[in-house]
Amino acid sequence: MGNVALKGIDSDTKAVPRSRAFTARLEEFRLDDTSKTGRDAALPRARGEGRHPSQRILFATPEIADFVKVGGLGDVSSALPRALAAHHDIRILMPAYREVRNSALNIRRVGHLPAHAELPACELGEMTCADGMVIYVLLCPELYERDGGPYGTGPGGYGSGGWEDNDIRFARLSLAAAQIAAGQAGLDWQPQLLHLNDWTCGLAPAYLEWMGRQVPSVFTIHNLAYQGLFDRSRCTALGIPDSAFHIEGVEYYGRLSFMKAGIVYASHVTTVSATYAQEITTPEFGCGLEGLLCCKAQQGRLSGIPNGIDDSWDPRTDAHLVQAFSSNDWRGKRANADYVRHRFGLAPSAGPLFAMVSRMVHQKGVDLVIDAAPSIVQAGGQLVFIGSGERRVEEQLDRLAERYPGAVAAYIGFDEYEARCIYAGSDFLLMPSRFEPCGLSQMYAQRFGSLPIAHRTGGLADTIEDGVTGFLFEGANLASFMLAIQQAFSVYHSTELFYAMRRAAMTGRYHWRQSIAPYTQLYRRICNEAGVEVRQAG
Ligand SMILES: Nc1ncnc2c1ncn2[C@@H]1O[C@H](COP(=O)(O)OP(=O)(O)O[C@H]2O[C@H](CO)[C@@H](O)[C@H](O)[C@H]2O)[C@@H](O)[C@H]1O
Repeated sequence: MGNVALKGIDSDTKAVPRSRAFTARLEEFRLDDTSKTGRDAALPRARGEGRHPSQRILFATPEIADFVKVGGLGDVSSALPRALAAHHDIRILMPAYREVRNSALNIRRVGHLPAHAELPACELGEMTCADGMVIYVLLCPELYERDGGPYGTGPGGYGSGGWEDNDIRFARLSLAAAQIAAGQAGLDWQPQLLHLNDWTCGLAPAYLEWMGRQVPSVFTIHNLAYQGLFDRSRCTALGIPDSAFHIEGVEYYGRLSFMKAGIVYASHVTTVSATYAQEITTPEFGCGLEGLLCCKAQQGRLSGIPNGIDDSWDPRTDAHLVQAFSSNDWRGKRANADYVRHRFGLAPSAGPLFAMVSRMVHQKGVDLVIDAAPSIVQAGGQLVFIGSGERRVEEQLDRLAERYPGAVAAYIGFDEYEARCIYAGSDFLLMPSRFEPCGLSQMYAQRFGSLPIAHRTGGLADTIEDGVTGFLFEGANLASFMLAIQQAFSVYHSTELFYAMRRAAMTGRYHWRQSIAPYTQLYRRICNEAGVEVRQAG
């Protein structure tokens, strides 16, 4: 275990970043000014941006935080369609998992989706949320009503421990999107455009192609590392023609790739930050698909549109918190810190509280945090982890907490309430991700006045201002990470600077409203290219 000493942390302020730009930028936040911290004050309101073309869009997703959330995609699927609904007739499609069936919302049967190959026929239900958002749900109990997560029984669900029939389950979801778009579901509503998310929806544009139907589609990559790879022998069961199993189709190194299908057959590919859109065209981040993604980029068919966060993430009003707070008054933040220390068995302390709220997987660099922990503790810091993921990592976290009672706490599990209190109560959020398509945690942390310490990659590079709203370090290795942690300690002990950074972080403009215009322009462009008539919204 690398234990890099943090020498002279208390007195050494040399490590505090003090470039001219940094000083000038932070000067704005030295004294509190509530007009700056009023969130999104300068952002146009959703309906105030003028006239937008309005399209009928079906947004297909495997998870939505209203019912089931494994990670960031659940948040995006809940918030993005709602932000877009002010301008488009957008509806959501997802499987009717047990959590959906058990929800208080009434499900009306509105359509029927025919079988195809070994994909069973199923009913289509419609639910209307309290805010009017319409969600179509795939009613197929044998595929979706199970004890366990949407992707499997394994913690975190994405990777190992996936359901054995995930090929059928998510081919069924993809086919449903295609059938609805093709007008084969018996609905009185037909989308003009599909917006598809991750490998679980990747076959949708391919099915449309094989049906001979031209419906424009956007395929959004939230994480290229999870590709939905299956044995080629499964093609027949999934109704994939032999003629599509080649290098320019669904074939990926001899296997069937749902992710590749989405990239190949969709009209346009997006990912969730500008930096990640560029990174995935390189061998280091492209997961073997960099050649294809490079071609897409050259054709102008790959772009990065950053995620945002929704209005529920406001420390002044969030009912999950022990006490509300704003950048005017840190008492509420301290009350949340006291709660977190008490709740997770940490000792009272005047030192900084570091947090990690994450799926505990290799991507997130949790091993680096585990290696850094002894030095953080030695320097007077405390650490709280909340997350679940790879069993081996969970066990390491438990051992770490046992080794440093009162200084390190690990909560293995998923709990939205505690996660929000941890963002609110912590001083720093650790996010040394090896890659990060966008990342929402660092945006939530900033909004709640917890400064992220993050690897300069993907969306982290795009949403953290180094030395102003957080700390960025180059290269996902322990030495660089420790230097950033050292800077954080120095800033923590320089109270005025620390509060100025907190205020700067809390003003970050990461609202979904920022994403409406780029998505709208993209939808309009691909509809125009496909000859789909778009009406002007009133
Ligand atoms: N134990 C726990 N209890 C409660 N809440 C927990 C939790 N562990 C994590 N969370 C929550 O899960 C979400 C994680 O979202 P991220 O976007 O940061 O990462 P994720 O890798 O899941 O998403 C992927 O998709 C999103 C969406 O596009 C991209 O931002 C990201 O880069 C990509 O890896 C946050 O809402 C966080 O608060």
